[in-house]
Amino acid sequence: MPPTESVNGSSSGNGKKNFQPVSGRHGPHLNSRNPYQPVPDFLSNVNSFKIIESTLREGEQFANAFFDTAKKIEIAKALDDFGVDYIELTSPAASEQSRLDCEAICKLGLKAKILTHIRCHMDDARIAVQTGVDGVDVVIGTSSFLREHSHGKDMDYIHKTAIEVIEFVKSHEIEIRFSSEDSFRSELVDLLSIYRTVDQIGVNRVGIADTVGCASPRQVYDLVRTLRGVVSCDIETHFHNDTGCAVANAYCALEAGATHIDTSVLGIGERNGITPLGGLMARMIVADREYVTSKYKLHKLRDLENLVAEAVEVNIPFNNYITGFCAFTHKAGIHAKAILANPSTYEIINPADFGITRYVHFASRLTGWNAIKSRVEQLDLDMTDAQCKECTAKIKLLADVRPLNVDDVDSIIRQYHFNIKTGNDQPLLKGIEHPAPGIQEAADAGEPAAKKLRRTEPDQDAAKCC
Ligand SMILES: CC(=O)SCCNC(=O)CCNC(=O)[C@H](O)C(C)(C)COP(=O)(O)OP(=O)(O)OC[C@H]1O[C@@H](n2cnc3c(N)ncnc32)[C@H](O)[C@@H]1OP(=O)(O)O
Ligand SMILES: O=C(O)CCC(=O)C(=O)O
Ligand SMILES: [Zn+2]
Repeated sequence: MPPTESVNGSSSGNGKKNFQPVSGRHGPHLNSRNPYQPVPDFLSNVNSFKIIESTLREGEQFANAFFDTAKKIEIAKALDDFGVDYIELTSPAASEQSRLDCEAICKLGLKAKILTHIRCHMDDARIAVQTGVDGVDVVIGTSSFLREHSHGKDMDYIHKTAIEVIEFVKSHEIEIRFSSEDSFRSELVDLLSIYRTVDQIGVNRVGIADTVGCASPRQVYDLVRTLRGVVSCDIETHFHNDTGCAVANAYCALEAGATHIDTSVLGIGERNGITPLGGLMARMIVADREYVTSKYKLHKLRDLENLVAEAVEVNIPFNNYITGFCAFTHKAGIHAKAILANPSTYEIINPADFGITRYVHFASRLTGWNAIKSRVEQLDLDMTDAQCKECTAKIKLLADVRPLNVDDVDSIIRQYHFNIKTGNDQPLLKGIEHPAPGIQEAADAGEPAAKKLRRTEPDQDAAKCC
C-alpha cells in the first residue's frame, strides 16, 4: 500500500496539479549510521555553531529592501522565534530612523542577542553603544583595494583605531567583534597581525569576510584553520555568494573551527547576497540533525522566508533549499517507485522536519506503473498490477501528446477502472473532456478536484511504506 498524506505543502504551484503528496519515514540509515556525518575533528564546530542573522543589516543592503519600523520588528520577532542566536542590525550611524529602529528592537526583550554593525570609527562607536545593543560588530577593509579606494588608511592606522574603538566598546560592557572586510584579498601577514592584536585586547570574536564572494571552500578552510591557531576568541565568518560558494564556504569554515556563521533570510544582501539561512539549515541538518532540530524551529522556515520575500517583493525561487516548490517533488518513474518504498532512497533531508510535504509527480510520460498504482490506491480503486501497467501505458500515450495534470490522469484511471469493472469499452480519452465520476462533484463543492479526492490519513499509510 503506498503512502498518502494531506495537502499542506508546495504552496507556490506550477499552475498544474500533477503530483500527489506522499509520506513515509526515512530509512534507518539517517538515524543509525549517518554516511553524511562530518569528518571527525576536535576543532570542528559543525556540531555546535551559532548563527548571526543579518537580514536586518546585510539584508537591508539588498537592492529591493526597504524595511519600515513595523516590518523590522516583525522580522526580528520571527527570527527570534526561529531560534537564531544573534540578530545584526544596520548601523545606527546610517540614518536617524536606523538609530531609532535599533533602539526599538533592543527594547523588545528578545531571546536573541542584538548586535549592530559599524565602521571602525569612534563616531559610529559612540552612537552604537547608546542604542542598548548587546554587542557591536566593527569592520574595516584590509585588502589593498579597500585601503586604497575605500577608506584610504594604512595598517598602522587600522591597528591604532581598532584598539581605540574596541576598548571604548568594551568599557560599556557589551560584546565586541572585530572583522576585516575583504579578508580573502588581504595579505595574510596583515590579517594575522591585526587579529592577534585585537584578540589580545579581548574581543569576543574576530570576523573573516569574503566580501566579494571570491573564496573557494579550500581557501576558507585554510584561512580559518590558520587563524584558529593564532587567536583564542570565537571566529565569525561572512560569505558572499557571487560564485555560488556561500553555503559550502560556511560549512568549511565550521569544519576548520569557525564558531559563528552570518546568514540572511533567502540570502538577501549586497549584489546576489550571502549564505542563506535556509541553505545553511539544509546543509547542517544533514551533518547533525539532532543539533539543528533541537535548536531551530525548522517548521517556521517557510513562513519566515515568505515574510521576507513579501517585504522585499521577490518570489521564492523554484529551486530554493527546502522551500522551493519542487524541492521534495519526485518525478521520474524510477525515483517515484523507490521513494514510495523508502524516502531515503532519493532524499537526504526529511521534509517533515520542516513541516513540508513530499510529492510524487505522476502526470507525465516519465511516470511508471508503481506511481500510478499508488495513485489508484489513493483513489480507492481496485486494480491488479497488470491493469495498473496497462493503464500506465494509456496515460503515457496522452502524455506524449501534451502536458497532463492530475485531473487528466485521474480521469483516465477512473475511466479505465469503469471499463474493466463494467466490461464497457468507452474510449479512455473521453474522460479528459468529461470528468469522471467524483471529479465533477468535487469541483462543484468549490474545491480543486484532486485535492478533494486525496486521502488524509498520512500516518496510517506512511507506516506501511517504510
Ligand atoms: C561590506 C559591507 O557591507 S560594510 C557595511 C556597509 N554598511 C553601510 O555602508 C551602512 C550604510 N551606510 C551609510 O549610511 C553611509 O555610508 C555612512 C553613514 C556609513 C557613511 O556615510 P558618508 O559619511 O556620507 O560617507 P560615504 O558613504 O560616502 O563613504 C563611506 C565613508 O566611510 C569611510 N569608511 C569606509 N569604510 C570604513 C571603515 N570600515 N571604517 C572607517 N571608515 C570607513 C570612507 O572612507 C568614507 O569616508 P569619507 O568619504 O569621509 O572619506
Ligand atoms: O562585518 C563583517 O564581517 C562583514 C561585512 C560585510 O558585509 C562584508 O564584508 O561583506
Ligand atoms: Zn556582506
